[in-house]
Amino acid sequence: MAGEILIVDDERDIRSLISMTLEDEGYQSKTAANADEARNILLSRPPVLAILDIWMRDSDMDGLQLLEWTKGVYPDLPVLMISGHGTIETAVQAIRQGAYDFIEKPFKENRLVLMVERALEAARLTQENAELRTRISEDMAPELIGNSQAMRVTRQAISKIAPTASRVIINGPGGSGKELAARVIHDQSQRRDGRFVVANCARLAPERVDAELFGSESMQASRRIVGLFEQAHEGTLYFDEICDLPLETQGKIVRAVTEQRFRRVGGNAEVVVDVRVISASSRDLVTEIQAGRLREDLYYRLGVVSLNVAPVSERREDIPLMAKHFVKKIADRLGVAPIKLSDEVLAAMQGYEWPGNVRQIHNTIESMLILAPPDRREPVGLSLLPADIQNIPRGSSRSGLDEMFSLPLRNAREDFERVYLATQLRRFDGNISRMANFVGMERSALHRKLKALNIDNMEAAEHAVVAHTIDSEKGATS
Ligand SMILES: Nc1ncnc2c1ncn2[C@@H]1O[C@H](COP(=O)(O)OP(=O)(O)OP(=O)(O)O)[C@@H](O)[C@H]1O
Repeated sequence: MAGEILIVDDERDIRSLISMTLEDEGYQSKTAANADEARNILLSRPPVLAILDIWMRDSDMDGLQLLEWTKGVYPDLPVLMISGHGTIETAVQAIRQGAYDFIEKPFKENRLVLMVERALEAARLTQENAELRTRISEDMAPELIGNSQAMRVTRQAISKIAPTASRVIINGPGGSGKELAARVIHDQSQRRDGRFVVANCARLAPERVDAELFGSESMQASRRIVGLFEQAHEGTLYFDEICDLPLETQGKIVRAVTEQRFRRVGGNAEVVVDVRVISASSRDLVTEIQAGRLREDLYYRLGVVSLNVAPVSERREDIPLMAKHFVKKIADRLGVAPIKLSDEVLAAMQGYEWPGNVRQIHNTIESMLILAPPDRREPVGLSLLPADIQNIPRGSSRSGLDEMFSLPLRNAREDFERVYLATQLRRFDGNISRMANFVGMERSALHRKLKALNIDNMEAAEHAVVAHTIDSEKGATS
């Protein structure tokens, strides 16, 4: 298995007996004769398990103190204590302090192996549970929903990038799915059994950012921090909004990423890690470099491969798929009955701009699920949508109607048809066959109609909808 077992005992014979027994079973081990040596090893690379003798000569800490120190630095590291004759009570005390179990000297080799296996299995389950809880609470099943051309291109790129060890920079507006894309990359890589650790650069306080990333060493256990780089060992570290990091820290990351080693704040020992870095930004990175907010060398180190995630407004046809996906997923999480989304609601959602992208769709669906009436057999109507999303298609707005009433039928009909068809053209992303199907016209007749109304391309359709919106808003305020 990956990782080492640390054996701390002042008796050389016991150290080598344990070490040989474990190595015969396929484990790797490291040994220390006293607490000082043990701390150095623990700080240079966390082991997967520590076995500590309770009584140690020539050591500045006994086993119990070393246990307390170790748990302060690595709270989740499983620890087995070795108790000698007359130290059983102390061993029981050790379990209260967080040791997994203890073994009494002299011990049988197979009993030791059994305990090691159990301790490692328990630690693995604890970690898995914690990760499962995080996933559920963060609502982050690593699956990118959508069938648009843009989403297909993103998914294809991910399937090529994921199995490589390359560092990736993901660019896209806020809420468009950059973190989800990074999770999918991690999930499809050989590191999937390692952790996916998020460094939220905008939220790291500048005075603590180095300690948070690289960890800190202090004689006071309570002030030690295991850094995010170390937490992501054998996994993936995701930098959200990389340009928000102080420039000095960016410089340290260049080295850590290139050499896969660094020093903790206040420490001298080099820590060696194996971490894949994926970074993300919602800003234009070239502009950020020119403005001096992103180091060019960091950009080239991190951006070996770039991946773009398109805004929702460029892949409107994904909206119904995503909306339906969120209905199911969020209803399950909230423990409420799902709702059915009417065609009207889906059309309004497809006509809206979604400045907050997928996150906004997610939140809109969550609010609809909470506000919908208890009887959910019928599809929900427009009234459940926030007002600004309901306003599209705009032809139905009151001021728009008032304006149409002031026109002769022929002009009013033409106005309505133009806005209606332009909205549908945007909704179906210019796909005439699907649009014809929906509006109930022959494909060729629809073509002729669009041409006659001067909206036979996306740009003209966009223009017609925007012009109408402005007219309606003027009407509403006059
Ligand atoms: N294609 C998609 N399919 C399903 N869910 C998605 C998709 N894209 C994004 N989401 C969901 O939308 C929400 C926002 O996505 P995410 O956090 O990945 O966006 P982001 O671009 O990293 O945002 P920010 O820039 O604000 O950090 C999450 O709940 C995510 O699971």
